[in-house]
Amino acid sequence: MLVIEDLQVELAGKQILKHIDLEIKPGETHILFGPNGSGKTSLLMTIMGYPQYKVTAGKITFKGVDITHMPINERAQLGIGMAYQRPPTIHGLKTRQMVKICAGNGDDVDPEALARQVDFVDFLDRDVNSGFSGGEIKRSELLQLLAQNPDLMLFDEPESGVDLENIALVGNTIAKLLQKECSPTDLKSMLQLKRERTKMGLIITHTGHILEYLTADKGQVLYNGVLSCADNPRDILRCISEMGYEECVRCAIANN
Ligand SMILES: Nc1ncnc2c1ncn2[C@@H]1O[C@H](COP(=O)(O)OP(=O)(O)OP(=O)(O)O)[C@@H](O)[C@H]1O
Repeated sequence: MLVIEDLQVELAGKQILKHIDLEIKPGETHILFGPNGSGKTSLLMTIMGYPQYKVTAGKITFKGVDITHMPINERAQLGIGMAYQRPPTIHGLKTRQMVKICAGNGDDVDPEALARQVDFVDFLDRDVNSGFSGGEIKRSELLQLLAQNPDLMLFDEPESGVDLENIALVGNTIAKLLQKECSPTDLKSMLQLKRERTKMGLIITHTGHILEYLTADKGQVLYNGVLSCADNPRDILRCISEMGYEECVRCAIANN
């Protein structure tokens, strides 16, 4: 479980996150909406542990461990992974090597088999993100998460820049990573499948396209660094589309 309590964060001397409380239980997927510059990426980067995001108050706990000041590599080892909005190009490191690093057990992983899942075999021998298109970067990020297989996955706008054909690939891969793709069988009910899920997800989206591929448990709006308006993500999306962010965070949904 991820628990964030009264978190305050500064970036370059400016307060960007204010009194954030958030709890993601095993098996849950949460959706994060919010206008440009409201602090969504900052929240994910803080959970991942980037030191430029300075925690000035509050606490982050994951699997019962206080990770508030834990370095990134230790958070990754504990089971947190992230698909970035704009990951850097890494010259001199092949995607194939990166997959092995993410898997943490170099020789056991089969990069081809994982890459096939996101139609990325042809990119394995290219430097990480070197000349990749926007959509290719998203698939590269998913490949790394498939290799790492973390327990908590943070996705920063996974559908942005992805074409209409690849959006299904991206959506279905995220659903699979989050154990959401299973359909009920004679042996297992929907409720049983839900109970057995352990993976946690936090997904930033502007369009909500990802909701066509997986069921999310909760949506929230981050506005001016403040989290508000926890509700069904589809209702939040409808509210934002019809009335805009400002009205939405006045909790129009709750009042209707
Ligand atoms: N290095 C930096 N120095 C100063 N301010 C920064 C820096 N990086 C980000 N910011 C500011 O922090 C604020 C929050 O940015 P963040 O990227 O978290 O927003 P976001 O909600 O993810 O936006 P978007 O939807 O556009 O991706 C913005 O006002 C941004 O300009």
